[in-house]
Amino acid sequence: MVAAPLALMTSPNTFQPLIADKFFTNSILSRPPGAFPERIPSQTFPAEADRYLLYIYPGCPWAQRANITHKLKGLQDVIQVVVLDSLEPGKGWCFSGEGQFGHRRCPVFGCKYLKEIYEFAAPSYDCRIMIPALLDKQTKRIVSNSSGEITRMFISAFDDLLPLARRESSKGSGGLLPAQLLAQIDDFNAFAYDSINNGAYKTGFSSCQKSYTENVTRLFDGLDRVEALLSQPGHSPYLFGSHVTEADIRLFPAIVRFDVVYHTLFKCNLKMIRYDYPRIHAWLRRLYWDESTSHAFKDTTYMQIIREGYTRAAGETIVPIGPLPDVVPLSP
Ligand SMILES: N[C@@H](CCC(=O)N[C@@H](CS)C(=O)NCC(=O)O)C(=O)O
Repeated sequence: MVAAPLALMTSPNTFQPLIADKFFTNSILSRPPGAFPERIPSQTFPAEADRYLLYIYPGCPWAQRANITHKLKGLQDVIQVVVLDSLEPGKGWCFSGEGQFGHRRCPVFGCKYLKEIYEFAAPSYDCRIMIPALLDKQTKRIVSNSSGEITRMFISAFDDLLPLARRESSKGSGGLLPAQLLAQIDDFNAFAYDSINNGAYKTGFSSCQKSYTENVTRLFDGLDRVEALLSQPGHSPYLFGSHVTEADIRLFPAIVRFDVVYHTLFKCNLKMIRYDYPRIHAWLRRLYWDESTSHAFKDTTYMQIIREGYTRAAGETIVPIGPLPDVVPLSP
């Protein structure tokens, strides 16, 4: 299970090889949709407790979406979270046994590398070995390695195993994915993925000036659009009104990283969230600090790991310490 402390230091060598592996660049180009078409619940993958494992890396924004939903829904006793803490050149995600999480091998299968797990759990999969990955211990198959799909499954697929109060069906229009908002949330998610979540990566790893300029412009247009949305009736304090929805969960990991790493290391530097986007900033701080979200957003934000991971991904060795604070308090 993932522990919650935020202030942590990983081994200084943990991410040394990132840039040599062209890790993030390739990830952007090869995020294959639909590699694992089956969902929970289904005949192959029924919703059962202690059957599924979620593999994450605490610095990864895509894994954070799944981790936030896992915590928000209170799935701790239903789905185990296993933390990979290192990336080795040519070998990919692995258990280093160092740092906060400290596994030397997968606590369930005894493997050192995630690719060993993919080899038996997805033998015909031929794309990059990615996290998050949701695995079925019983069939020893990967259910999905898409953060969007995993997040959506976590929202309701295991509800029969949860107390009534935590089920989507008990929440009506206050659920994470209310039926009447589904189409709007899908549209928002598609726009936000392209221009913001993945837009920051496309900006940071642009290989020429033209592509950088296009991507950074699109990214800030996207942020301007979110800022405007949050001023509309029915779109505050959260993106779709008075309750957190899937749209908030999916956007949050990009915004909480924005000032701290994307602004500096990905050259997303036309504006900063904390100074230039008052509504997005208020939205971010509320999600991060407000106790009504059981600290699901704060406790899954491992800022020191984030700073170190992106620094190495950008080919740098000195980890920037600002801006501080990582997230401005609700009442500064
Ligand atoms: N489509 C995936 C993308 C996930 C992704 O890009 N994960 C990165 C880590 S932040 C990864 O595992 N990259 C490994 C690689 O490309 O080799 C999702 O949204 O879940």
